[in-house]
Amino acid sequence: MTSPTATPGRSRRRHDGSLLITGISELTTNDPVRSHAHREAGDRLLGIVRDAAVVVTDGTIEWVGAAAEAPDADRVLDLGGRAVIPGFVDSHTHLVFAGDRSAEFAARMTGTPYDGGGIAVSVAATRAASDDELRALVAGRIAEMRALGTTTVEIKTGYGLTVEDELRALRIAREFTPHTTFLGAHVVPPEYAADRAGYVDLVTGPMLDAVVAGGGADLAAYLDVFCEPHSGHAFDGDEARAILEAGRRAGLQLRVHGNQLGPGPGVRLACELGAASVDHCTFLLDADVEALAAARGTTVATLLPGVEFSTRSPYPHARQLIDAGVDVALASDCNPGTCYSSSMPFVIALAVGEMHLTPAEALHAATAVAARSLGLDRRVAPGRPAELAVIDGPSHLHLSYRAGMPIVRALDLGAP
Ligand SMILES: N=CN[C@@H](CCC(=O)O)C(=O)O
Ligand SMILES: [Zn+2]
Repeated sequence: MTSPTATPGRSRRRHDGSLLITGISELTTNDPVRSHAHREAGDRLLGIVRDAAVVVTDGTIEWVGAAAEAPDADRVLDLGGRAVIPGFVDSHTHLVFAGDRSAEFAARMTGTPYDGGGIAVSVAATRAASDDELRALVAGRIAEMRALGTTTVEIKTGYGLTVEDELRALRIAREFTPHTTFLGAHVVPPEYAADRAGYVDLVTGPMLDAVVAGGGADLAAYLDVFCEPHSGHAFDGDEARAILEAGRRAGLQLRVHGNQLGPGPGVRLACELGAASVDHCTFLLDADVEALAAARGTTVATLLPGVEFSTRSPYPHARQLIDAGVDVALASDCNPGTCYSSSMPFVIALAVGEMHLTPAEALHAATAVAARSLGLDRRVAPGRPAELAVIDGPSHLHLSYRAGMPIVRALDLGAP
């Protein structure tokens, strides 16, 4: 591996702003058309091309193949033997929040269980923050994510929980991503503690109406609910069904926080209602796994192992899910309570080390499958957006092999 260098193309026959990225030791394309070249399952899954090159013009991939066969381009970026992967798709985050809950984390590490009660602390801090403060916090978090290879992010609300504060969070989130999710049904806020039904009415009525009137799918592509078996801070199966059905009637697609704190109705409800994703899946019964397997192609099971790490909880049975044919994605769940880390390399290292995914399965889950849960196609192929990340190492194995090292970053394809 040598230092990456950018130089003008040798013959400079083209003047179309094209960029030839070469010196790629291993390219993960996620493209099945590249799979037939491989006997090894991981290489097949990832559509690996070795000694590869990519030509990009105006942010779109134009050509992918062996470096020896690459066409000429305006400029050349020689990565000196590094691996290139599709940028990570972080399909579950709660980036719009203010305040600090590190003391709650410390208490958990000495035995206090997580029950969602701390969400009210973040709600109070977020309501008290100005728009500019929240905007700056989100911008800083997005910059941290890009620095670790994430190029696509979903952002949920859920720390406003009034009509105005939820709309504000959605508008701020929308400045950073089109993949926004309305999570007014995160918890019942303190002012409604004695009137749960009143809060469900607010979410399914005036709050949802305001979201739709404020821009519909342009403001929120999805509606999400934190569903747990007993109505503590979160929403039980009946409440969650009412909220999800209202969201669906309003034209939003669905996502669900399900089976995080114990076995419960969230996973089966998500599958029944055709949600795009059900996230956490920490405590599953066989019937949940069967429902997820039957919902393959519609409902993705998004695992968030940073949460199990940060809450000292058991890890989900990812191997059982994959072996049952379930679509499994990985995401960070970056939030102030259960996982204040947006590091997808960390998530991948946990998935490999603690949940027994192969490195290839973990990378595929953090790119191709997470993308699918957002209705996106994360192949490195002609015509696709050039959302790439580069690893300071010769292969994707280094993501988990060199856990904790800052070796992956989003590839900035701006003009030199
Ligand atoms: N479980 C629900 N929501 C978040 C945690 C929110 C918080 O504790 O602030 C999650 O995905 O884990
Ligand atoms: Zn979450």
